[in-house]
Amino acid sequence: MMLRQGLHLVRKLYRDGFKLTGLAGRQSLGQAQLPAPQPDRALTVSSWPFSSPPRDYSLPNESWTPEMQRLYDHYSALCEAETEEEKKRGPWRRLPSYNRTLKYATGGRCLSKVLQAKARLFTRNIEEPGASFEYVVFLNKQEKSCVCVFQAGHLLEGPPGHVHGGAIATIIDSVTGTLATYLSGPVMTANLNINYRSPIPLGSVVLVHSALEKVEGRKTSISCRVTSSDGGKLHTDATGLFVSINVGHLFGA
Ligand SMILES: CCCCCCCC/C=C\CCCCCCCC(=O)SCCNC(=O)CCNC(=O)[C@H](O)C(C)(C)COP(=O)(O)OP(=O)(O)OC[C@H]1O[C@@H](n2cnc3c(N)ncnc32)[C@H](O)[C@@H]1OP(=O)(O)O
Repeated sequence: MMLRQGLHLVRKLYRDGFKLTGLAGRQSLGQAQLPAPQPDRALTVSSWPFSSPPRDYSLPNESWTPEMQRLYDHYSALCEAETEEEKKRGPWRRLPSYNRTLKYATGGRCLSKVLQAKARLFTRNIEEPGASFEYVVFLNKQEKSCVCVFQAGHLLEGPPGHVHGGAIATIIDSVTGTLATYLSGPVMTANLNINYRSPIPLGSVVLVHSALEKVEGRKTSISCRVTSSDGGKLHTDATGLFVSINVGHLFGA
């Protein structure tokens, strides 16, 4: 029963273009496993499977530094118009971000209801603004790329005063995984290869640039570069391999 409900919700989200999960309309380049997306249809609030409306974590909050806000404003000004009256400004689109994905997609039928209710997206599971991952992703449909403005909070410390390598890997996996999902539909990370070139100071704002390299059958390859906010310093470069899955994979089907 739970499995059926879970699959139904996942399929509905993919069909409706992922508007509520931060993935704006699927344009599958890889193997089609689900019904064709309808990118212009937004999910209505009644489709949201939880009792309260979701909080969009990718909007500015009081913890954002002036640099974070400046970059947010910069890319927002280049975003597509959201209403018909608004003038089109550019090819970018801000992806909203929520701390829950799907009530039943948190690990399959082995999870208890208690665990399902408590499950939270790893990068959004600390409520204190600015404490861990503050980020916003902008997608460029034309270039099949995205940029993430990322402010690393004090709970992400690794070497004294600098960001933990696992936290850097997490944000890279999330950003490249989001781009791969947007381009190819449901995927999972099969391989992530990371070169740490220079340490990232805690509290600083960096840019995580991701771009499509190639799609080969079920495999989507994405490249990634983490730079200082002015682009002058390379902190990290990476490549990610994402394999298209049937969503039943997540439920042990
Ligand atoms: C559906 C998702 C929905 C989520 C909701 C989204 C909401 C969005 C909200 C917020 C965005 C946040 C975004 C976060 C993103 C995070 C993503 C993760 O961290 S995912 C967790 C870590 N990854 C795993 O746990 C995978 C574990 N591995 C597997 O499950 C399998 O190994 C899998 C699916 C990757 C592949 O298994 P096979 O059986 O389906 O396919 P085979 O035949 O093995 O491989 C297919 C092809 O890929 C190559 N391949 C597979 N693994 C490879 C590897 N490690 N290196 C190189 N090639 C590999 C193979 O050689 C094959 O290639 P040839 O077709 O023959 O050319």
